[in-house]
Amino acid sequence: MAPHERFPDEAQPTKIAYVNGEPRTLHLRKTHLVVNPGVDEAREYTFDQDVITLGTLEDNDIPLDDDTVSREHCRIVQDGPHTLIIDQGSTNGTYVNGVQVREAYLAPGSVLGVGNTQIRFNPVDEQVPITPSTSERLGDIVGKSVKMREIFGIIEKIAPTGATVIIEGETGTGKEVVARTIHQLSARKDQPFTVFDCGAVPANLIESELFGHEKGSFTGAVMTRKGLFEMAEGGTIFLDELGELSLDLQPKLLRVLEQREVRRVGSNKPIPVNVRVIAATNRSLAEEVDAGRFREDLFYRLSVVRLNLPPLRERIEDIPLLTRHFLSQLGFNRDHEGNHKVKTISREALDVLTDYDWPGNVRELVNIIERGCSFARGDCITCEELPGYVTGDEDGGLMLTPGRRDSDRSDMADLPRRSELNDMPFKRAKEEWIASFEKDYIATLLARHSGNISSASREADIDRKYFRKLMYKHDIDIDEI
Ligand SMILES: Nc1ncnc2c1ncn2[C@@H]1O[C@H](COP(=O)(O)OP(=O)(O)OP(=O)(O)O)[C@@H](O)[C@H]1O
Repeated sequence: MAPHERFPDEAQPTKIAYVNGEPRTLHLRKTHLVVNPGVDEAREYTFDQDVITLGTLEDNDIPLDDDTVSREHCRIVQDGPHTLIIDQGSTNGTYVNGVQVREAYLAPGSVLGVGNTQIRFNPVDEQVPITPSTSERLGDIVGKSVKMREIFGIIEKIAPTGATVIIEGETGTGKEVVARTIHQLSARKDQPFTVFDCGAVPANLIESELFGHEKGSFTGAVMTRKGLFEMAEGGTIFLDELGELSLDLQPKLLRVLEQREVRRVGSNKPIPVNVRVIAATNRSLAEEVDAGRFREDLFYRLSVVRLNLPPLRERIEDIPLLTRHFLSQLGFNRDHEGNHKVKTISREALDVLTDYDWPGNVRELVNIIERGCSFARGDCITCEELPGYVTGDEDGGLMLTPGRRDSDRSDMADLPRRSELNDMPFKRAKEEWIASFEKDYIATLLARHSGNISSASREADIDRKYFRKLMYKHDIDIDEI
């Protein structure tokens, strides 16, 4: 058994069941609690979250109006396939079937004693069939391929639950747009959606960014500051590039997920937080666990629902729809009066786009459409406005960025020679050409901006995250620059 299979899949309470690689059923573990069963005014609750808090304070999930109950009396926690009750140092204690406990596993039908209040516990396993959605759009996501419509089907079901979600997929496949849509379709939609890129912040600052710090807790901490978890209260936090989170910070994130509280750097005081976590990674976290770079318990805790976004090359039928979506929705295709500059794309240009390999996925498609809009002479993008590395036309391939033409070649001394490329198979030549162009372009821009990634990516007019990814891909070390 691989280390990350400590909780085998069948035992996971909330999970997606696959048949022949296709998602078929969503199992949703819910907790059903009846407060004071057997009396007229019994109250019933059903929860789909991992932690349920009980006590007299109003912000508990089950607020209890009972003098014998403490303010934060106890909590019920999902522990893998099991459910655990944990007393929080209450004055009058927590009981399971009449026996006082500090921590105990619950069985279906267990009766909990919390002060004078009795609560009956019952887990419910709801099974919902997953069928591809009939819609070609969900929130901000568009797609007509079966794979994307299956993902829509899953999102529709899991978005309203509190379930933690992990989204896996190559760079630029739409992980953030999926996370944002899950948030929009949840009860948290009016609360903040906060994005944190674990790979973009220096390791020594991540803890204070996420959890906050007390004044004087480290050099430079001139005042007390809330972390993102506190600021995202009631909303969703999207942890991008989670695979980059260092091993020493992983237990701290686990604590937030298990106990729903944070401790600021320099303080021992726990601060309760109510935030849904959605994480994304373009590495396989299961492989990271096997390699010892990612904690198995955190992986398990996070992967309540795992979504795998397919690369664009595996869903080329989405390309025409995505292209039309970008032409109609994105700001780059509007003139100063707000009208669309380009109305359409030619059949031939669409054919070229569907034949291309898409290493940069949907983000690369966005960039190519944007470029097409700025070059288009009329109201239609034709093959002439597509970059040469996409059309396979080498002369066009020299004009890789708007305004940069063959005559600029002197800047590109490191690019492979045309004669060398001509001796290679087409696919390899194309890859070599793009790789050396990207490396040269990124390094040159970084040098011009003295290593400042934000201003270099602004000049390149590409996303900072994508810029950083290209640096990583080509091993460009900022210190050497
Ligand atoms: N299915 C989709 N429908 C509409 N827009 C999409 C879709 N997929 C991606 N996009 C757009 O493509 C761009 C890249 O998507 P996004 O940033 O969500 O990718 P990502 O997987 O999070 O990237 P990274 O791995 O770099 O963090 C964004 O402009 C996004 O709006």
